[in-house]
Amino acid sequence: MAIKYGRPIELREVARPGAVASPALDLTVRPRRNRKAEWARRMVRENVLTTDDLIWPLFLIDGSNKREAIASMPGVDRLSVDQAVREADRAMKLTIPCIALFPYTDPSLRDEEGSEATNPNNLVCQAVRAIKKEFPDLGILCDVALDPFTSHGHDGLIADGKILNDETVAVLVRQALVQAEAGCDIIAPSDMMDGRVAAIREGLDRAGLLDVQIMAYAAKYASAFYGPFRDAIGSAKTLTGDKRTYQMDSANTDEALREVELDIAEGADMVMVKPGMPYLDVVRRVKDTFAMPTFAYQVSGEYAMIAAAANNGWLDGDRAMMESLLAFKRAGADGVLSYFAPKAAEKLRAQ
Ligand SMILES: NCc1[nH]cc(CCC(=O)O)c1CC(=O)O
Ligand SMILES: [Mg+2]
Repeated sequence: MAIKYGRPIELREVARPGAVASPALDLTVRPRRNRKAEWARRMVRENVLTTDDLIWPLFLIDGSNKREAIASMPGVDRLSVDQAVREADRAMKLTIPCIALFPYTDPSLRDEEGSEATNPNNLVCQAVRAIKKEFPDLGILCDVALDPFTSHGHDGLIADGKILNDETVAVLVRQALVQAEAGCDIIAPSDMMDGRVAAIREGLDRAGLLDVQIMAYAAKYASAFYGPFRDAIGSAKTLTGDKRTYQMDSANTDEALREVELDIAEGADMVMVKPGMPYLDVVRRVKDTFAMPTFAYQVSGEYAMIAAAANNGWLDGDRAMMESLLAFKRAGADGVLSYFAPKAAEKLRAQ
């Protein structure tokens, strides 16, 4: 007789009405009972995704009444400021708490130093002012890094082919200040320079911007999944080399904990892991270790994979989208930056 969990499995003949006579297993525990109907599944559901969990990244472009498709991100457009204001309206109606802004910078405005980053009237600052004027209650997050503005596409200043950490941090502080002065609520340094969180916090505090939050891209990996984003902001063609001297090695997770610990000590209010889906183990470790508000970025390449497969009819795009977003909640994330945000919010509100 077969033995399972230390007790014999007895086979019984049970006549079930309408069923083919067959031996029933003598099981005390049948996990499927809790999955027998939708109401029962709802009762035992451990994680839920709500619109509060979503941060919606938008791409900006100069001009007016302009929407420009991004080939590698089907369904995502670059938006002129007036169009971004319309999307902000949509975010409000969908009860998405926060949007994130990323500029496409014309090559003529890019230089070695990324000077446009600190122009108080750059595209990002214009968009922040326009959106805040119409929708003061919508959260706005701004990325801090030089890559949308440098001719070489790197996040920092370079000399002799090397990234200058400390000199870069000084520029990032000025970039954060122009964004915060324009009305940005959350400063999100994505550059991975050492010491930038402390320097930005000090700069903000000194300027009296005590309530401006910092969400640190604390564990950000050198990833192939950023490809479509670099198309979107126009730095794919110009990027020389890779970012492996500042972004993390994808083989590491202990190092992620050390990076996160430093950013918290330096004053980060929230921390982020990026990319998302391939790094859910890191999200879980960070959440369990620090119990901080922890976010994940479902990056452009993750979006592109799902969108491309769906457009080919290879998977059910809506279901894959919702499943991928819920996975972040299961891993312990408090929220997720995702290009699916408006679509997912529409689905959540229709339920
Ligand atoms: N430092 C800029 C930045 N901020 C967010 C992303 C990627 C986002 C995405 O792929 O969706 C990047 C790209 C990079 O580091 O090269
Ligand atoms: Mg760091």
